[in-house]
Amino acid sequence: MKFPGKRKSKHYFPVSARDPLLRDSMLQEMQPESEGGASYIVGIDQTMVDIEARVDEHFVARYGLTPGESNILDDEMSEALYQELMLNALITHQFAGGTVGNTLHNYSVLADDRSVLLGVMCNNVKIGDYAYRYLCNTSSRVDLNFLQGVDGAIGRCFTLISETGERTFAISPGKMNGLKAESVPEDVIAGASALLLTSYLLRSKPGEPIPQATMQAIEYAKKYHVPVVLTLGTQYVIADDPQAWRDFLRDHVSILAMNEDEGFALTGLKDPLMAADKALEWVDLVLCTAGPNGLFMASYTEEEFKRTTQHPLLPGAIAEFNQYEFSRAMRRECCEQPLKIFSHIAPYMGGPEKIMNTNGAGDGALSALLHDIAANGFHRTSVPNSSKHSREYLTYSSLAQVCKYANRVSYQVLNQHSPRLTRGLPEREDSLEESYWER
Ligand SMILES: Nc1ncnc2c1ncn2[C@@H]1O[C@H](COP(=O)(O)OP(=O)(O)OP(=O)(O)O)[C@@H](O)[C@H]1O
Ligand SMILES: O=c1[nH]cnc2c1ncn2[C@@H]1O[C@H](CO)[C@@H](O)[C@H]1O
Repeated sequence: MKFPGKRKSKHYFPVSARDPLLRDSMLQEMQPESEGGASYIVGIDQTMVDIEARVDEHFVARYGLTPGESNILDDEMSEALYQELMLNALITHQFAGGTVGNTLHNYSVLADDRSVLLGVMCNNVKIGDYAYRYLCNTSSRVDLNFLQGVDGAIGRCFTLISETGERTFAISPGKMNGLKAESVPEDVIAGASALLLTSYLLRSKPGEPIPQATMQAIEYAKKYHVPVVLTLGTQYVIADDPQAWRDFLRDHVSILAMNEDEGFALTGLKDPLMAADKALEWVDLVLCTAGPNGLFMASYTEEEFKRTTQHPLLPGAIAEFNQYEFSRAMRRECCEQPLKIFSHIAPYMGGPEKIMNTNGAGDGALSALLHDIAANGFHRTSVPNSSKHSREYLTYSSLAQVCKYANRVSYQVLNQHSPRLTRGLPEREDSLEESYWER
């Protein structure tokens, strides 16, 4: 496990506040005793490849697709759409996709550590086909040993970019919803630092088993007190029935990731800070990305152990909302006196000079948050008597620090074409204070 943000160990084990039981040498050697004790993230996805194409303004309408939405196609439409893209040579890129697959891949690249992907894979993979491409474009640190075999194709996600830059997904599902509840391994969920899900998993045709597999995974996560993380798909998936999603969050989820449009669909509140605040009624920790306005985080901490920020206090619908952003996030139920904490950060360096592709920038931010959560699990197993674990925290770092890291990872994704990171963050930032953070 590399520590999040590639900060030097002193950032993670501050010299002045170091636990007296620890010595430098112990920190250097700190490794989990076995793979079984190691910290990892598990997630479920609809296995799919992204097929990206540039299309004219009428294309999306001609196929009856909702712009900006992730639309589901039937077989006939998929074939027609694919043929048109091929005939006119409109396809620009093809890479492994899926919102959870992307996030786990990015987590594994950042942490240089294991994650476990649950989903389907073709029993019969041929060199060059989509399944093969998916496997080739996934980090070797993502454990694919628990995938369930299916006879048929994985999903295809036509990512249609219009002349105005708007992105519309058109999904050809194949057998991507074929994951069965019995293919969800209880012990893998039990040992995880978090279970990652997406709202897309709950939309499928009647009779397809993936929603039951998802509910089975949630049941195991609850049994072993593993935090359930939900990333909202698109605003349209939520807008179909916002109340059902609020109930779902309240009953099953502790960490919510969304962008401001999804936040609006969920809460009816346009301001991402207010949407995040509202969502704390149902969950313990919220990550809300807001495109060029950066990102917000919201959570709870123990009133007695709140830490005051050293950053300027920020104005907003909640005055000076970032006052306690130097506190670490906790589940509300673990606090004797829960205090809400909020943080915000503007895009790293104001955003890249040229954005290659915004696809997956939010997933990138979430992978950074997951890295911080897994680092907490790693540290807890390695140094259980550290004062850092005298209370049950969700994150290793303060909310403000997680914001910085998440934001930095989003920037990296915006700077490249694929939503999947090709490498970790640059080594030069080993001490992040030297570059951006102190400015
Ligand atoms: N136009 C932009 N300029 C600067 N930074 C941006 C811009 N768009 C996105 N970002 C950065 O990327 C982060 C995530 O962006 P965004 O809110 O667009 O994610 P998203 O809509 O969830 O993306 P996806 O669903 O594709 O993963 C933002 O918090 C910000 O740091
Ligand atoms: O229905 C879906 N299920 C799972 N992932 C999806 C779906 N629609 C789009 N994406 C994925 O979302 C990523 C960007 O966040 C894209 O890479 C795309 O593969």
